[in-house]
Amino acid sequence: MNFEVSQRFHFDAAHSLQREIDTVSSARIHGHTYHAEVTIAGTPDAQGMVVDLGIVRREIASVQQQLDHHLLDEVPGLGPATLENLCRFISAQLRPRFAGLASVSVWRESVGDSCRLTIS
Ligand SMILES: Nc1nc2c(c(=O)[nH]1)N=C([C@H](O)[C@H](O)COP(=O)(O)OP(=O)(O)OP(=O)(O)O)CN2
Ligand SMILES: [Zn+2]
Repeated sequence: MNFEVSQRFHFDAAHSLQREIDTVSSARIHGHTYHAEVTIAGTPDAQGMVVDLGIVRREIASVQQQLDHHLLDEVPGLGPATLENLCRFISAQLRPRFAGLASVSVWRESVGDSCRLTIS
């Protein structure tokens, strides 16, 4: 049987963005609270776990530290601080640790937008 387990976390960060619309306000440095969810798929082991979510939380903490209270424009390897690039950045950090990483989602409640990267 295939199961999916998920862990959510959040981070507060600043960014600027070059866009074709809302150019002035987007280009100005401003902040958001970002929410993220990491999903790992698999079959439960003898302990009944796809993966121990405590281990997932430990690995997430190291990604979170690279983003929380940072200016995302300056985070190495992120690129333009879009939801898409945040999903890619988080998945690139976690994929080597979790072979069953199935998806990474990032969203902003205040804006009502979201992005989900599914990993095959
Ligand atoms: N495909 C994408 N499109 C857009 C993204 C994105 O990440 N991927 N991001 C943005 C903007 O960052 C987003 O709309 C937020 O707008 P922003 O100007 O940063 O903030 P607001 O003033 O709209 O929201 P508040 O949080 O209420 O200040 C656009 N497109
Ligand atoms: Zn923004």
